[in-house]
Amino acid sequence: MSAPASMPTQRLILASASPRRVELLSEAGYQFEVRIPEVEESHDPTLSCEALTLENARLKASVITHQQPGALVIAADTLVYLDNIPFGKPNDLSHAAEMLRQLSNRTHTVCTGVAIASSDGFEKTFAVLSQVTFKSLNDALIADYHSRIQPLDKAGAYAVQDESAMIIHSVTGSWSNVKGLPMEKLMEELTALGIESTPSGL
Ligand SMILES: Cc1cn([C@H]2C[C@H](O)[C@@H](COP(=O)(O)OP(=O)(O)OP(=O)(O)O)O2)c(=O)[nH]c1=O
Repeated sequence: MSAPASMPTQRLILASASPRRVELLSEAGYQFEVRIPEVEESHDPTLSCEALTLENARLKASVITHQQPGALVIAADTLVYLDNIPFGKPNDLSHAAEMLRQLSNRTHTVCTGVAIASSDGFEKTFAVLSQVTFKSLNDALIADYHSRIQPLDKAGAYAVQDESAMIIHSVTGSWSNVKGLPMEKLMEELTALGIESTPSGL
């Protein structure tokens, strides 16, 4: 089957400093390079979670598409939303503890916006929402949890992938979306673009 004229080249770049995103894409079996986009992320609270995370994902992708003509670039942005208020990465450990106090015993939304783009003007964007319900957390448990994970580089000051039984009651929707990349939808979009993964062991 011949590729459509608009189909971008298959050199794949993940525009991200997030080790979680590298891990997810790599575990899914993709061959890719990593470039770190230096951007000032928007925190505009008037935007919807989809609009804000997509704006940031597009910004991250565009920095790298300009530096890497011809490559297909994936970028993403993850935010935690409680009562429509965005929680990004905490400023310090006391801010991190305060975030978990607010998330305690509640269900919040995790929104990841993804941009797939290339320098020829190709762009595909989508946002995926997951729901996470927290257990009831007291200050001692929050301190114990934060001593076991690194909360400062994670939206909402927690990690679904680390020690999650301590704090999380349930996740509804995509689990990988909470960790930073909605792999189910991303793989569907990459397949549509002719980018295939090679699962390990094959
Ligand atoms: C909610 C949650 C977020 N995170 C992480 C994923 C992202 O790395 C981070 C959200 O910040 P982002 O700004 O989306 O990503 P980043 O700055 O780490 O990396 P880059 O912008 O270069 O791609 O929070 C987890 O690792 N586990 C979780 O459970």
